[in-house]
Amino acid sequence: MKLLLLLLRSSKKLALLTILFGALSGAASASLVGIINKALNPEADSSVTDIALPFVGLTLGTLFTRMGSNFLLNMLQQDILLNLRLWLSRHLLTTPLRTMEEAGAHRMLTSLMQDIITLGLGVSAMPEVLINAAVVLAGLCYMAWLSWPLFLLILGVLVVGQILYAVPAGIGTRFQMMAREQNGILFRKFMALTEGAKELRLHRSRRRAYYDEELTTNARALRQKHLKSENFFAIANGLGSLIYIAVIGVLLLVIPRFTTLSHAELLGAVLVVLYLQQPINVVTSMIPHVRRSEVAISQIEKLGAKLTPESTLVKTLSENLPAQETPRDFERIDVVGVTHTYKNEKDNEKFTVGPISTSLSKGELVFIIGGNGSGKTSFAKLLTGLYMPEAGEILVDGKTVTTETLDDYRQHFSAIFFDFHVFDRLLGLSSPDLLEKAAGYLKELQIDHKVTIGKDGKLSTTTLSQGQRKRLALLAAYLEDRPVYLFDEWAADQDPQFREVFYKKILPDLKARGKAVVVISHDDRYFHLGDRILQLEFGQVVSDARPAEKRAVSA
Ligand SMILES: Nc1ncnc2c1ncn2[C@@H]1O[C@H](COP(=O)(O)OP(=O)(O)OP(=O)(O)O)[C@@H](O)[C@H]1O
Repeated sequence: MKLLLLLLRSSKKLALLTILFGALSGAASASLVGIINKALNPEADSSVTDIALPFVGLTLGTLFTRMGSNFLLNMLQQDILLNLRLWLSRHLLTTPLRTMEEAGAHRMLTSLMQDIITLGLGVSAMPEVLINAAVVLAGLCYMAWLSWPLFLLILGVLVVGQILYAVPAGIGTRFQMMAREQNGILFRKFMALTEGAKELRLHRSRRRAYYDEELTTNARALRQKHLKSENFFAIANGLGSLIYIAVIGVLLLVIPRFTTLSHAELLGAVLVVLYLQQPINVVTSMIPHVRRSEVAISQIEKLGAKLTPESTLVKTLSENLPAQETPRDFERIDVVGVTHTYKNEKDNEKFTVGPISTSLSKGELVFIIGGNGSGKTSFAKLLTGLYMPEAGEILVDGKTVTTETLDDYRQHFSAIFFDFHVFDRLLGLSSPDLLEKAAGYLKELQIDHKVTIGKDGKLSTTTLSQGQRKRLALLAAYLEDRPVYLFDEWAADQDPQFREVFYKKILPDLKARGKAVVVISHDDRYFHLGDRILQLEFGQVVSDARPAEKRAVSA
């Protein structure tokens, strides 16, 4: 039902046209039974042309309407898949970062990859389901025209058949839901196969334990659930078909003894039952695909509901944006009592960053320091607007950042987090001298011998060492030319020489250009270069001072 609604919702016109073609095909096909019945009936006085012409006409009619319905449904199917992929992509692009982190990458990837493919299979089963359902319907109409009592008998049998089918099929669907959940777990294990490739290769016992305890156990559990689901559907199909054999037996052996129905009526009924068996089998055998795709729709919907988009972000994907945004300027950003709490549902643990109050001025270089897990990155996410503060506020030149202006506020920042990503093309940048500037920066960052940039802004490669990739990320940040730069342990992967360049040349240059620069760092050799040092411990600011003042306090 969900699938049918989805078809109707995505394009009513196409869906109705498809159903119309399917129904015509069904009617033509059922009329063929009438012709065949007429031809088989010795009492009917019909000439060859009475039979042959309609027979050929109906055969061609069945062929073309079926093909038409299939063509339309193919188009509908591809439209639905396209829309779904884009819908899910839009959700993933516009959901708050924290929601995305909570939902988990594996769940999103399973939905993007698997659910949409499963849904596609269900949609592609729909033409057959619809056409064959139309054949069944038309066959029943013919039966009703032939003989009311026999029509009621066959209808009754169909209802019993459906009930016999529905009970095991319902159990099969439940196992399918469980299999889908299990598949998500297995997908996560597969992801660890690539993410933990080095650790798994270096340690033999770990590799063995991962294979036995994680992969094999979960893959077996998945097999078991799929098997149970398919077996219940097999039972459902078996019981469903059995009923037709039984009804033919009743029609041939029982009915003639107790009724005065004519030979032609009985022959017609047997023909209809035999003729309907195949389309009904097609419909029932397709139902697992349809059910599976309904499970996929539920999962996609569930994920979509979880990934509630930030309302202001949605329109940024459709409204016109300038090719190159004008750089924003500011004098001072004030952070007043902002907090963020991570809640770990499993063990009910909480970690709160803040309340933090501090400020950042144009042309200022601030180091954020503190032990591991003290909340530096979390604070950086609050500062850059990636996390909306749960309490407190951020002000730009005295103006409070609200949910409506949050995305505008983010456009002040170019940030390179420790888990940064480098896109293989310069995206969203279009100044006339972009390529020229990029080539200059590549040279300055000493990676011009490794990477070149094509006319379309495509980077020749991004498969570089971690330190080199960080330099590429810095190249993108340079080209963005935003008023605030944030570096999260950027220099940790640089060689000592380039680390020196970073702290003694790159940072002062940015500062001299009026940029505000925030650097999360453990390199205490360079802290004296900053204007201020903000120290965090356990999510709280323990000191916010000039380097000289800080040294005096430490001494
Ligand atoms: N995605 C997350 N989900 C749940 N808790 C998190 C998450 N990220 C961070 N935390 C919690 O917040 C705390 C601070 O993490 P954060 O990454 O901000 O620290 P950090 O100071 O940047 O650490 P490091 O120097 O190791 O990078 C962690 O100890 C952890 O309890």
